[in-house]
Amino acid sequence: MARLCHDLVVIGSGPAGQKAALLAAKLGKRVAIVDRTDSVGGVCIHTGTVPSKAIREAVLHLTGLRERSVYGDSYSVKQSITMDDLLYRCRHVVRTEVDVIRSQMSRAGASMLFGTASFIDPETVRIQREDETTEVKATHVLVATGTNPARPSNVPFTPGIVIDSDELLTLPRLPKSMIIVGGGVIGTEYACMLAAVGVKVTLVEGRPQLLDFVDNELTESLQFRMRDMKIRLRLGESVKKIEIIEYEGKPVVEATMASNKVIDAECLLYCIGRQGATDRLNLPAAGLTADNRGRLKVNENLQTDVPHIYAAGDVIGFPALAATSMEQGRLAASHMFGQITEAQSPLFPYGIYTIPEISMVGQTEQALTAAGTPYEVGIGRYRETARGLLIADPHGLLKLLFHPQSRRLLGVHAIGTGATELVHIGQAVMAAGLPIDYFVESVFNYPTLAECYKLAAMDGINRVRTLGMHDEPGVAKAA
Ligand SMILES: Cc1cc2nc3c(=O)[nH]c(=O)nc-3n(C[C@H](O)[C@H](O)[C@H](O)COP(=O)(O)OP(=O)(O)OC[C@H]3O[C@@H](n4cnc5c(N)ncnc54)[C@H](O)[C@@H]3O)c2cc1C
Ligand SMILES: NC(=O)c1ccc[n+]([C@@H]2O[C@H](COP(=O)([O-])OP(=O)(O)OC[C@H]3O[C@@H](n4cnc5c(N)ncnc54)[C@H](O)[C@@H]3O)[C@@H](O)[C@H]2O)c1
Repeated sequence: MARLCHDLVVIGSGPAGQKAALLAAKLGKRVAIVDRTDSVGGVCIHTGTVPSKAIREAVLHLTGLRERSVYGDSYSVKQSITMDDLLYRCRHVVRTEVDVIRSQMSRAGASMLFGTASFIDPETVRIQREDETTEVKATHVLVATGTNPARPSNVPFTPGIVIDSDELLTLPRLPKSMIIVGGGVIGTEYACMLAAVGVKVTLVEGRPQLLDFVDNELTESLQFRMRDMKIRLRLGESVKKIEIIEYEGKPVVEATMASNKVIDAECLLYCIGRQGATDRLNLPAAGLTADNRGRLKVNENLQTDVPHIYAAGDVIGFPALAATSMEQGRLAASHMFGQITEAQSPLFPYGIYTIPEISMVGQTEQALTAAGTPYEVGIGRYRETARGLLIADPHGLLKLLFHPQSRRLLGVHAIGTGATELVHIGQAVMAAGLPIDYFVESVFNYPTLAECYKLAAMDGINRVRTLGMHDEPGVAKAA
């Protein structure tokens, strides 16, 4: 058995683990990063963010969907699209990303170990790979093990028929019809991609609308667009029973709603949330316990109840995004090795890769209303900009929420092509605490979608003028 000694052992090589390992290694610390799969990258690269976004790009390209408002509804780059067509792009991107991460780790001098990690005691981690055991003693440990799809025991998971989002990537062929249970981010994104390639999708969501954390106006717009893509939305419905039956010699999934409606399809994707991947860690040996969803509790420095053991990324829960996980990994390593750190900025964006994509930063209308904060709205439509016409996205929209007196930006919401990029301009203005006058007074490239910020700001300023509210640039700038 091999025995090693390190300053930091990182368990999990997803975004949180990578950024922590890289920073610590660059600070001259002896670092090992462990993963139970035989590759680096985590859920982000292998089963989550990157594969789903690579499939989305393939869908948009091969269906020609982006071009249809110009060339007509029958336009497509490839007539019959297969699962292999979608995965081709995915394999290429994943291979390249893994190579980049491996190269970064080895250049920084972090060692990569493969096998399942578990605690022997608070300072020692065992790594088991088949018959091979390695023990690593470390002064600091970072748990960055991420999550796995939740798989309740009453759901009859069966390869190719009743599946989770990991298994979707292993389907040999695209089904003709699919029931998706769970209208969270995973369910809604995959519903759009699959419907775009012709799968008959029924999306079942227990709440009265999809993505309840998104601004209601954008959700309504998305739901309209999804229905237009022939997705059947079953909102406010929950599934009480899932059965696999045989019909004309073939397996069919039958889902019974709590309302007693029955729907069937060739395949069912179950995505009602994820579970922290802490079950293999032998947490009691480290003096730790996870909550009922497998998550670890941390303080503002990302330390668990055992101060030299930190946790970061999806395993600590909200917001559970790739970018926030990276930042938590960096902050954890900074804190453990005495670098000056600031608390994680509460101002992070969401990017939801539905078709069309949605992005947001800051407050929604519903949150501001609930908090009793006054606000006004300014809207800029893609179709009113030259770039919006060039890219043929007439439905795209940028919405600014701002304080009516100070005109300080409170929230930015975008739906349409490039929304996930566009939002960052608003994020920077919010972080700087500037009023929306900034957009009117700045010069942006032409033709770009950034022009929507100007249109939205002018629309918003006109509204407060009409209402007779303060319109003194001095007041706005000082706020
Ligand atoms: C389908 C899907 C789509 C997504 N799309 C997006 C998106 O578009 N944008 C976005 O921001 N986020 C997205 N996410 C979320 C994003 O992937 C996660 O937020 C991110 O991967 C979390 O990173 P992490 O560092 O916590 O760990 P993860 O990426 O979850 O990686 C954890 C790693 O730890 C390893 N591990 C677990 N237990 C052990 C153990 N005992 N020993 C050794 N290794 C272990 C696992 O093998 C895994 O490799 C998506 C997720 C899914 C599932
Ligand atoms: N673009 C992105 O940022 C992105 C993309 C995909 C995934 N993710 C991450 O992946 C994680 C998991 O996503 P998810 O979509 O599985 O979970 P989720 O928790 O986001 O959504 C689950 C949904 O299922 C619904 N639901 C629960 N039980 C139900 C039932 N019995 N019947 C019908 N509906 C039911 C819930 O109301 C909820 O809307 C999230 O943390 C998310 O941040 C992020």
